[in-house]
Amino acid sequence: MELVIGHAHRGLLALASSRSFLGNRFALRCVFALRTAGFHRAACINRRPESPSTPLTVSSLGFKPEIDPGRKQDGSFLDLVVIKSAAATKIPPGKAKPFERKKKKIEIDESLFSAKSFAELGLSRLLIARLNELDLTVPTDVQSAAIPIIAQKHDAVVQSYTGSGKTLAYLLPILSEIGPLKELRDSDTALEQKSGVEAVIVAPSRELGMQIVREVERLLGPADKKLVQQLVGGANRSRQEEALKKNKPIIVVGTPGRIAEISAAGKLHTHGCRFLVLDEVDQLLSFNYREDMHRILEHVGRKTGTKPSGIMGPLARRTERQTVLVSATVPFSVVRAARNWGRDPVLVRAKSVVPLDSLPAPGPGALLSNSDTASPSSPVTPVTAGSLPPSLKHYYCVSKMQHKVDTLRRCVHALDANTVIAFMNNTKPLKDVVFKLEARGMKAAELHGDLGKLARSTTLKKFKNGEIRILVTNELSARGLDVPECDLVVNLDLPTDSIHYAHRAGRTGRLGRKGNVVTVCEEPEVFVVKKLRRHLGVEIQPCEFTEGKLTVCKEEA
Ligand SMILES: Nc1ncnc2c1ncn2[C@@H]1O[C@H](COP(=O)(O)OP(=O)(O)OP(=O)(O)O)[C@@H](O)[C@H]1O
Repeated sequence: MELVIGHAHRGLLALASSRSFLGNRFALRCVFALRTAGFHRAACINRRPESPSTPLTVSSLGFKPEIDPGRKQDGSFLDLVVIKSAAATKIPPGKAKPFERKKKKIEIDESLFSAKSFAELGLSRLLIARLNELDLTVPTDVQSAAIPIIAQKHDAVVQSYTGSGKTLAYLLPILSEIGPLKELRDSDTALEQKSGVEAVIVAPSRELGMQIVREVERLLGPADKKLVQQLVGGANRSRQEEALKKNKPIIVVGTPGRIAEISAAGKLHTHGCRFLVLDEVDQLLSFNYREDMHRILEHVGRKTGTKPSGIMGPLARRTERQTVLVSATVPFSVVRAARNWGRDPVLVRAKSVVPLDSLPAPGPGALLSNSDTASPSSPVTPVTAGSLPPSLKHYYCVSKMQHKVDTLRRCVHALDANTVIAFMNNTKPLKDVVFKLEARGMKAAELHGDLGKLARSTTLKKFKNGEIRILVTNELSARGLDVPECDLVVNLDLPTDSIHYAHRAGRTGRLGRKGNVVTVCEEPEVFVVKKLRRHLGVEIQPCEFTEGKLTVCKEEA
């Protein structure tokens, strides 16, 4: 026990010193930290590996790879679309050729789709039919790996690079088990309706929370969309509570603060919950969320492997829950947390499934390499290698502070980018950058946490539908935001570390599309870019923007 508290204290001290930007209020809040020692213990205890295990593969779990008849042997996705439409259009002799759907001019990395069809992954028939209606037929690699694992009730950490489809990787096996699209079993009667929330999905920002809600609504369809309820901060709480009472949702998606708040008020009952998903888990583990996350982990179902006999009173009615942790970047704290919150959890990546207990403990701050080319026997490396889509191109450009906005403008022109996200570290200068861009005739808008809910959602909507060309934002937009058209990310300020770089950069190049990431820095900051390059394991080339073109320069030694 002493050891545990010692760990918690050490963790607190380290955080207190490293997060000075949170100021005195943060230091004061540390006093309350021991209340949540359990939460931190989960992330801080260092367990020794218990059994040396060989990596599992999807096929070793009984899912035989089969070739989709409508699909090329090389797994080409775009060709599949063309083959499908041609097959569906039978032209009677003598009739005019009907309109043919043109091949879309989007370049997609085909390696993402080297997996099976959704139909082969053991999902319910109703869900597969729904996916077909939505034109979703081919799973990405991480979906092929994660869906069978989650369906087999494993606790899991799902790690795959940004934009590789992790949201559906966890949503599909859940919707195959609960709600109107689930597989009806002999034991189920058509009228059987389990009351109460069966899945809780937690995300660190309103925007990401709402994006997940929209994805669930899309899958459920208009008639059943009330079965998912958003519980995000900033929205009207009493309306959310009323909706919980009236609609009896089976899935709730929200931010930690709002979920914990409504749960503490006794308005959200999650003891019967079967699934707990923490999206962007490494961020949710941060100190700011500790109390809310502690409540959620304690009140959502019963963690797997806990004996019901050991739980007294109303908690005895708890259902065993499955915990799924998701992110492109998985520091070792997430592995520790997964080991403590679940039973025999596995690490699922695009092409491998590894029992977490087989991973050795790395040094402080280390991250799991997401690279599937890495040796399975040494999956832990001290870098964020593999958290970025391979289709991205990375550059840096040296510019004086006062010329940065002009460099951004020239960069957008040189790369002919239409949908651009420019990141800065602080909120205050965002407005000024927007003003300067607009003065130069570029449609731009700011997005940050100090704006109201309506302003945030309106700006995002306008950016998504192309009314705004450059979104000037801070870390708020770095996680999970899915704007498939985004073709350029610019760092107007250096990200604080390689994890922040990876999530910012990952807003472009979604699902195998091409994308550029340009970091604009001052001369004395170049060494930081070189360090990021080493940590990320990607080429970040020096460049200039002259005569409307991007020119790669020679790097000074
Ligand atoms: N199998 C699929 N076929 C076609 N489109 C897909 C498929 N899976 C996911 N998508 C789309 O790909 C995009 C990226 O997916 P998603 O947002 O889940 O990525 P992610 O891995 O969670 O990214 P991040 O790490 O940035 O959160 C979304 O627009 C999603 O609708």
